[in-house]
Formats: sequence, C-alpha cells, structure tokens
Amino acid sequence: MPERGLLIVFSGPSGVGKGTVRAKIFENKNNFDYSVSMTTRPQRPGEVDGKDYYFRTREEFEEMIRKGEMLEYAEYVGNYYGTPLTYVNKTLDEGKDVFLEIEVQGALQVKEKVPDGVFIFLTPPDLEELRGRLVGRGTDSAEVINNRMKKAKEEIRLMSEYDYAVVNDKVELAAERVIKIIEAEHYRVDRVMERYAHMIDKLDENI
Ligand SMILES: Nc1nc2c(ncn2[C@@H]2O[C@H](COP(=O)(O)OP(=O)(O)O)[C@@H](O)[C@H]2O)c(=O)[nH]1
Ligand SMILES: Nc1ncnc2c1ncn2[C@@H]1O[C@H](COP(=O)(O)OP(=O)(O)O)[C@@H](O)[C@H]1O
Repeated sequence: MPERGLLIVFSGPSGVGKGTVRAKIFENKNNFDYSVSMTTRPQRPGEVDGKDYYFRTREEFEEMIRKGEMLEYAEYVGNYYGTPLTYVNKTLDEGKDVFLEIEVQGALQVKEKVPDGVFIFLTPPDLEELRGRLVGRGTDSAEVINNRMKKAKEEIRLMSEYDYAVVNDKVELAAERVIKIIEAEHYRVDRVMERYAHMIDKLDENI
C-alpha cells in the first residue's frame, strides 16, 4: 500500500483569486490532483462540465447528499457546492495529494472529518482590492458583488481556523507560497515518523 496522500484545503473569499492562483500552481508538475467540485450554479461562458465543475440540478445534488456521496457541501449565494467523496478517497489511496478549492463552511466540515488535512486560507491584501477584483472580473451583477463582499467579510473572520494564511498580492508569489507550504507539510515530524515507522519500531533492537 502506498503512503496515503495529503488532503489540501484551499479557501478564501470570493474574488480573492483562488481560481487564478490555483491555475498558476497547477502549471507546474506537482504530486497533487485537483478535485472537481459539483455545483448547482449556472455554467459561466467558457466553463467546461467535468473540468471546472460538474454542473448538476438541485435534485441530482440532493440525491448525492442523501446517499452520503459528498465529503462536504455548502449552500453559497443560493447554490449548492460540494466535493464528491469517491474521487478524493481513491486519489489519496493512490498516494497522491488532493487539492480542494472550497469555501469556508465546507472547509470547516472537512476539518472535522479529516483533522490532519492542510488548511490554507488565501486572503486579499485589503477589502477595497477585493471589491476591485470582483468588479474587474466582470462575471457578477452589482447586487451579487455586494452579497459576495458581505460574505467575504464573514469568511475572513474565520481565517483563524486555518493552519496557514497566504496573502494574494501577486499571483506568482501566492502560488509559490502555497507550493512551499505543501512541500514542508510532507516533512512534518509526525508524518515522517509514520512514514518511517519501520525504522522507528526497531530503535530498541541491537542493530
Ligand atoms: N464547500 C464548497 N465550496 C466550493 C466547492 N467548490 C467551489 N466552492 C466555493 O464556492 C464559492 C463560489 O464559487 P464560484 O461560484 O465558482 O465563484 P467564484 O469562486 O467566486 O468564482 C467559492 O468560494 C468556491 O471556492 C465545493 O466543492 N465545496
Ligand atoms: N494577485 C492578483 N492581483 C490582481 N488581480 C488578481 C490577483 N489574483 C487574481 N486576480 C484577479 O481577480 C479576479 C478574481 O479572481 P478569481 O481567481 O476568479 O477569484 P476566486 O476564484 O477567488 O473567486 C480575476 O479577475 C483575477 O484575474
């Protein structure tokens, strides 16, 4: 059996740049896979079903919840978003790290279930900059942007629940910081001791 991979949870308020930083991270070859989320929100132009999200109806989504097929899910600005469990488990079992990009409520559910996950919060340098990015992206109406800003403030308050906070001042820098965190997590002493249990277990032997 290969060593189980790490579950990496990457969150931050809407518009902070999660998608952009994630794309930068995945430009490099890494030993982690992206878990494609399921959502009931309408598909945006350019988005591909099965790549950006699995776009599903509310009925289909609720059926998955009923069957216990979601690692976590949340309702966010009127739509469901969630992480299908099968892919995550299969990939971790193969020894690969899995990267989840999810909002805060979902991240807190994962923390309950997988306490040894790596929880990384992406934060904007300031709130004016965050609003500017949401406006600049041009995908949401003024009303939706106001809702997202309100939500963003609640989310930033929950930053303290995470293990790491990365400021997204520059995309390249933020991506580099995340990659370094993941690398370092592999060398945490508790993880290494587990990996090298075959050696630790022999310390009392006369070798
Ligand atoms: N809990 C949870 N949140 C998710 C999941 N997938 C995406 N999200 C979050 O849902 C929020 C809204 O996503 P989206 O509609 O794509 O908007 P955007 O991230 O602002 O472009 C973001 O904070 C996403 O990170 C998921 O599987 N579970
Ligand atoms: N470091 C950054 N500096 C300036 N603009 C950024 C930065 N990171 C992301 N953006 C821009 O901010 C907007 C929101 O980014 P996006 O990745 O869609 O955010 P999220 O996935 O967190 O909602 C996009 O237009 C993106 O190009």
